[in-house]
Parts: sequence; C-alpha cells; structure tokens
Amino acid sequence: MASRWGILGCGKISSDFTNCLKHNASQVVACASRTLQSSEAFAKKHKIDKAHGSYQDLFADEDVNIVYIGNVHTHHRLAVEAALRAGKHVLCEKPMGMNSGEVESMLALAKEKGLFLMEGLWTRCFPATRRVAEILRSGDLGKVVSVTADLGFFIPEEVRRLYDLDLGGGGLLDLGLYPISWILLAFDAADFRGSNATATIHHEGADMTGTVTLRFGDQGLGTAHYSCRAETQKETHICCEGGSIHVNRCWSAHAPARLVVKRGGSYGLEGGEGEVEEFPLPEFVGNCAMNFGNSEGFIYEARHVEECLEKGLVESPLWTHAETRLLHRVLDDARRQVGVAYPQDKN
Ligand SMILES: NC(=O)C1=CN([C@@H]2O[C@H](COP(=O)(O)OP(=O)(O)OC[C@H]3O[C@@H](n4cnc5c(N)ncnc54)[C@H](OP(=O)(O)O)[C@@H]3O)[C@@H](O)[C@H]2O)C=CC1
Ligand SMILES: O=C1OC[C@@H](O)[C@H](O)[C@H]1O
Repeated sequence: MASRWGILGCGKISSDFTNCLKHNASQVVACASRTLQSSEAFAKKHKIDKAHGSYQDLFADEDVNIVYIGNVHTHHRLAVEAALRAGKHVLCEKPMGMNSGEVESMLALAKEKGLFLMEGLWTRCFPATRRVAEILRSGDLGKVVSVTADLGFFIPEEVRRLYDLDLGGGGLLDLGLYPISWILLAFDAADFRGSNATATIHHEGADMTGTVTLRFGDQGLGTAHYSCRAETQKETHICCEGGSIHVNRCWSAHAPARLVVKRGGSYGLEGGEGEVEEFPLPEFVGNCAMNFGNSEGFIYEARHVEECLEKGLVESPLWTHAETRLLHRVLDDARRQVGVAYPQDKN
C-alpha cells in the first residue's frame, strides 16, 4: 500500500519529519493543527495542498492513510486512538504514551483494528543501528556482558514541555528512553530481571539528570544515563565476552553514524584499535532548515514505515510492540523509583 501521509501537530519535530518526507519524495497529503492559522503556515512552508484547522478534520480526510503524530507527549494517546478509530495507520513520536497503561491501550486498539502502529524510536531505523543488531545477532562477539549508553543536552527552561509535568516534563521520557533502547537492543528481553534508578529533580517536579541500571540474567548489566541539563558524551558501548562495539562521533548516540568494532582480546591482551564502520547520511535536500540536529536521520524512519505498509505489516520489525511495552515498563518503574508522577498515572 502506498503511503499518503497526514501530519498531526504543526510544531518543531513535525516540521523536521515533513522535511524528510519531502526529501524522500513521499506523498504528504495534509497537515493539521489545533489552529487553522498554524496549519496554513505549515502547509505553505512545506508545500502541502491541504491544511486542516482541527485534528478531527485530518482523521476524516479520506486521502490520508497514515498519520504522523508530532504533538506533545501528553496528547499522543488521544491522537493515536482517534486516528486508529478513523482507520488510519499511525507513526507516533516517542514516547508513545505517558505510561504503560496508555501504551497498552493504544497497542490493543491497533491490534483490534488490524492497523500499523509504531512508536517513533527513530534510532532503530539508522543503518548504523541495524549494523549493530546484525553484529550482535551473528554471535561474532560472544555473550553481551555490559552496555553503557548516554544522551544529554542542555535544554533551557523556556522549553516548557521538558519542565512542566502537565506537559509530560522530564528527561527520562524525553531523552532517557534512547540509551535504554540501546540496552534493549543488546540484551534478550526474556532475561530482563529488574532495574534501579536515580535522578535529580527540578524544583517544578520533573526529573532532569538520571541513571537507570537494568539487569539481564545473572551476568548482564546495562546502564543508561541521561540529562536535560548538560550535554553528555552521547555514546554507546556494548561490551561482549569476545569484543566490543563503540557507537561514537559524528552524531549523537540517538542518531548514530560511526561504529568502532573490536574483536578478540583476552586476559592481559587488548583487542587492538578495532575496525571503524562509517554510515554517513546521503546528501540532504529539504524545504527548510531543521529545528533539531541530525533530524536528517528521519529519512530512514520514514522509508522504513513506508516499507512496512507496502509489505502489509502491522508492526515494525526494528522497534516491535514487545519492545515498546518493555521500554514503558522500565520507564514506569524508573519513575516510581525517582518519585515522578504524571496526572495520567492516576487514571
Ligand atoms: N525523535 C526526535 O528526535 C524528537 C522527538 N520529539 C518528540 O516530538 C514531540 C513534540 O516535540 P516538539 O516538536 O519539540 O514540540 P513543540 O513544542 O514544537 O509542540 C508540538 C505540537 O504539540 C502541540 N502542543 C504544544 N503545546 C501544547 C499544549 N500545551 N497542549 C496541547 N498541545 C500542545 C502543538 O500542536 P498544534 O500544532 O496542533 O497546535 C505543537 O505544534 C514530543 O513528544 C517529543 O518527544 C521532539 C524532538 C525530537
Ligand atoms: O527526542 C529528542 O531528541 C532531541 C532532543 O533535543 C529533544 O528534546 C528530544 O525530544
């Protein structure tokens, strides 16, 4: 099935994603905002024919068969479920929901309707990440022992959705989920045994800088570190009994472009410099400037979703429903440990 995109929410990330759809020469049929004025401005900027002044009008638009949900976290569930009820496939920005309860409800509805639904964990669609998965699956490096991954930027308080709990504020849901996703890539979900989390809390109540440690089986440990108060190294290290993979440089670890793969190494003997594998982005042609660094990488996620629809899939094999479920279980648990609760947790 050919994808005919409708863009919901005319903010920053929707603009970057639409830029990539245009780069890919995808069909962007319509956009929608809570206000017609903002929708029309977005349509003009991105050369989209139809601008809807409400999300309802987008859901009712028969030309649209897949909706990209790019509004704030707290409003994802409502938008996803309304889109599914209107018979549309959905790609929803991360985090798909505020908690596991919301996520389970959306996944159940997608299943009932037989429609495609993916949480936009775009990191998984990058060629570098797919290569990491391939190396790990090959068994070449042996058993995974430890993963350390981090992601942090200084995000000013003016970006209210990061600080206001009523808008889903907090670093864990915004950034922490990326390093956690690297840990989930490296270990077998069936071996997950539990987590420990700690975080600093802003005076308005949202978590800012934190660490979540996940245990797998009796020998595996993953450590995810995040911050929205400081730029971190933005790297991932996957250490195995027979070598390691270091995801580094060029871009941040949520938009990876370079790997260093070391093989061998034994007691008293290092594994050497390792082999470098580079995955540069193709030259980018877009309509307008990006709001976020590395957003060009959305070309991979957009292509992947279109391939899924062409194949008639209802979930992505790169970021499965089971992984979305486990991620949100880990996020819920970490939030309980650091003492951050959202209004949605009371429902
Ligand atoms: N994958 C990635 O790398 C990134 C993902 N994201 C994700 O994208 C989502 C949006 O982030 P971003 O684009 O930075 O956000 P914006 O602040 O640009 O807001 C996006 C849209 O959300 C709606 N919105 C904003 N404030 C409110 C409010 N108070 N109540 C209801 N709706 C509101 C508006 O929709 P409307 O136009 O209809 O008024 C707005 O255009 C987040 O969930 C975030 O996690 C963000 C950045 C990078
Ligand atoms: O997903 C994201 O990646 C880039 C960050 O700056 C942004 O806050 C976040 O939503």
